[in-house]
Amino acid sequence: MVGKMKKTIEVAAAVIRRDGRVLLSTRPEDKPPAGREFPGGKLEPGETLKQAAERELREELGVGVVALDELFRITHETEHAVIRLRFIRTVLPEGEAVTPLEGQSFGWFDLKEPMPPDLLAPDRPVWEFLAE
Ligand SMILES: Nc1nc2c([nH]c(=O)n2[C@@H]2O[C@H](COP(=O)(O)OP(=O)(O)OP(=O)(O)O)[C@@H](O)[C@H]2O)c(=O)[nH]1
Repeated sequence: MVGKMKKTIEVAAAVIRRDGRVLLSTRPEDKPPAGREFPGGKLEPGETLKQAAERELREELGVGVVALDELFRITHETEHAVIRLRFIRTVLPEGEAVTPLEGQSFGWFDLKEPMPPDLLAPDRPVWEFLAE
């Protein structure tokens, strides 16, 4: 519709690093776009960035994490919305078992290797930065 304001969606994306690797998950098949991403999701009303990251990781991967500080913000636009991605440095305590609960798969990706080809386009600058 011409002239209609797009809604802005805020998304918490957790950056979890361990031994030079970073945790990425695939998006559930029923939730396009397909691809690999930093685990997380949309902020709910009244929620802080940290609360959203911690809740999403509990829901998606069954883990208790501690979200720390915001590293980057990347805004990108789709046909319907402006998506503000907020990448937050997050700690996964030793011994927490990651269990995908929404049909995704996850993996630890070595930052010295080329970035995974299916990493979502808006996330690619974040990989570049982490790999430096
Ligand atoms: N979680 C996450 N979302 C990302 C990343 N990069 C990126 O472009 N996105 C986009 O941000 C949006 C996040 O929505 P989502 O579907 O994961 O959020 P959610 O779990 O709260 O979804 P729901 O409320 O539809 O169930 C999607 O459009 C997704 O494509 C990323 O690294 N992590």
